Amino acid sequence: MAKTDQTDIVLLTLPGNEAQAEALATRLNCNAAPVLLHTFPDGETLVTVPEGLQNRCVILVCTLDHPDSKLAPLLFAADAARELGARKVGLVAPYLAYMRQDIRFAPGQAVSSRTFAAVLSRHIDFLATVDPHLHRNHALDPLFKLPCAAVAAAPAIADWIAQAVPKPLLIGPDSESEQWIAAVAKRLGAPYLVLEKTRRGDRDVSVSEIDAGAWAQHTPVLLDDILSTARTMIAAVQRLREAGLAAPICIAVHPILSGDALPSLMAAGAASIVSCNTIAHSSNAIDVMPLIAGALRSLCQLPN
Ligand SMILES: O=P(O)(O)OC[C@H]1O[C@H](OP(=O)(O)OP(=O)(O)O)[C@H](O)[C@@H]1O
Repeated sequence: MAKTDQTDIVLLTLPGNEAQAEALATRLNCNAAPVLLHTFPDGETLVTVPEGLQNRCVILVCTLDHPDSKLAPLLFAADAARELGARKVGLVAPYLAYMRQDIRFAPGQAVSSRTFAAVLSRHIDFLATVDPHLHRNHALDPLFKLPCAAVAAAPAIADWIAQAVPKPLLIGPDSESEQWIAAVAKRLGAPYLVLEKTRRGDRDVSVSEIDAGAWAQHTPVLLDDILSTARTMIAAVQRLREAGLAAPICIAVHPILSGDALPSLMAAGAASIVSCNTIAHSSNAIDVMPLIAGALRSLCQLPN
């Protein structure tokens, strides 16, 4: 199969993803152009993609927090690009939505992750994302019927901690977080603890107690994939403070930070809140775009 020429790629940027798309364009030595959206008085969206897509490998850049309003324009853009001659249409969604609704937790519920993945799979040829929440599915492959790259943010997080945090103690708020905590701790050569979480509702979360024991001289670093209401992180911060540990640095891969999450987490006793730039937010301090660019090089068969 012929290798892809780097200039053959064009990034199409959905609104709100400009910084990420520019960073990727620089890394991939290609152009990024905006997808224009116009909302009609009836609430429908008109999507306009740029000219010159014939025989190009088009990569849409659209993180998928608050996904319901983003999905229709994204699908319209993907189909428009293909109809206007794109040879391939891929998607970079640094945050991939709906992965938490991966089973029917109660009778009658939709298994949204399955439908969401099936819909996207019908419109795109490949997908790159960062640490998708695969608690029970474990991999993207069975969900998405296309080539996928699930980039691990752990190396970037570990590198940030190494230069910013003296004597870190990594703490994960639930068993699901152990995969990220262990990877970051290993790269740092740092100790880690994993708590047990009980979720009773959207904003009703508790975590197990901590035995502060040997850790009084360490800087606690709480790390989780998603920070949405922050109730998980808040419960963990409270346990740390009860145990007499220092105020923790809270790190999230995906800073959704709904509603009052940010001030509530600070009020609970976080020392600071730091995130990866999978979703544009003032807490972004850890750049995962180089890792995504690397994944795109593989997916698009570009030379390193
Ligand atoms: O900021 P919050 O609103 O607390 O949401 C974030 C938490 O939710 C997710 O896990 P979840 O509780 O959905 O559990 P799961 O791993 O069983 O899907 C995620 O891994 C975080 O721990």
